Amino acid sequence: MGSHTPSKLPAIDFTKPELKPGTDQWDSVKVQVQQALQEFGCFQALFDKIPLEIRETIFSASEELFDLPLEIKSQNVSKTPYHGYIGQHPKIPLFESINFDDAHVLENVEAQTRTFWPQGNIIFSEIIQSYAKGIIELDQMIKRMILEIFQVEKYMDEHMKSSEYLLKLIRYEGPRTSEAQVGLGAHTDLDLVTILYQNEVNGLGVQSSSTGEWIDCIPSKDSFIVIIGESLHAWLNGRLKATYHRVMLSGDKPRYSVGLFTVPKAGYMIKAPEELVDEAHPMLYKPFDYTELYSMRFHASNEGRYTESGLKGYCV
Ligand SMILES: O=C(O)CCC(=O)C(=O)O
Ligand SMILES: [Fe+2]
Repeated sequence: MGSHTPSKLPAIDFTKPELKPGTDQWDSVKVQVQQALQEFGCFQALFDKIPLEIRETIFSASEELFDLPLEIKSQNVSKTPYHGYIGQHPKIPLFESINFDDAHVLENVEAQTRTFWPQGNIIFSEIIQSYAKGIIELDQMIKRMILEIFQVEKYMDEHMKSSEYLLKLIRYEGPRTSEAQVGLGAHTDLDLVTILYQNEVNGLGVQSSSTGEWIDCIPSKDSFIVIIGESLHAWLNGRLKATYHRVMLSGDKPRYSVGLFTVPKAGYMIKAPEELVDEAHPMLYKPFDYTELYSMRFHASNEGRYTESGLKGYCV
């Protein structure tokens, strides 16, 4: 008695073939998105446009990549903080990741792939590109729905033109403990929207934006976890909160996940549109360039001045 049933993230069906703006189906899914974002700040999206074969092989491709010797992986450096290979960090020892910029363009993936396999690896590149292409379709539907919810859909084209896509492959080593260990500490993402997909090893938790309760995500092969980032929170002038999330792991199996991060292009100033600013809703954040803020947050975190919300530290 009195026991509390843990909440489950709502699962919203994006698989209907006729899911097009202006249709009844679209409006009904949009209402579910609105409710889920108000209550949890997050939801699972059921989506079948990425062939199951690609969804399965993305994890074996990821395994092939992370199994390469460390000397090869660490050659994949980038001038952009957090891009390229990340691993062996003392604060997150189980975590490794590799980012692919604009991975829906095959030539980009192939060029980056050659830093790992000098002769190229076309099968790997095609899996990454095909996954990225499909998941971007889901991202764009979700973004359009969110803009419609706040009646600012006239900015959709501007959003599309000013955004780029980062595909991040992630591996967490199994900690070989029965007690959960931190894979990635609680944080918000700085981007606009993140869409996560994982292998069968669970561990992702999200914090409900209305109650603060931590909810374990138990997605299926057909579901993707949708998370709101701080840039969208700022652009919407606080109408949606950025979702806190973390990864806790136990057991010995590695957890593989893949995240699509939509990020504003360098030089694009994130500024809430006038429709969302009034006396009752004064502008919460000074306009900012995502890339600048991102690198400030990165350097601050290296100097130990990391604040959980980069925006609160720099843009108020
Ligand atoms: O591995 C996951 O599911 C979460 C990854 C994540 O939160 C991140 O890379 O920002
Ligand atoms: Fe994250």
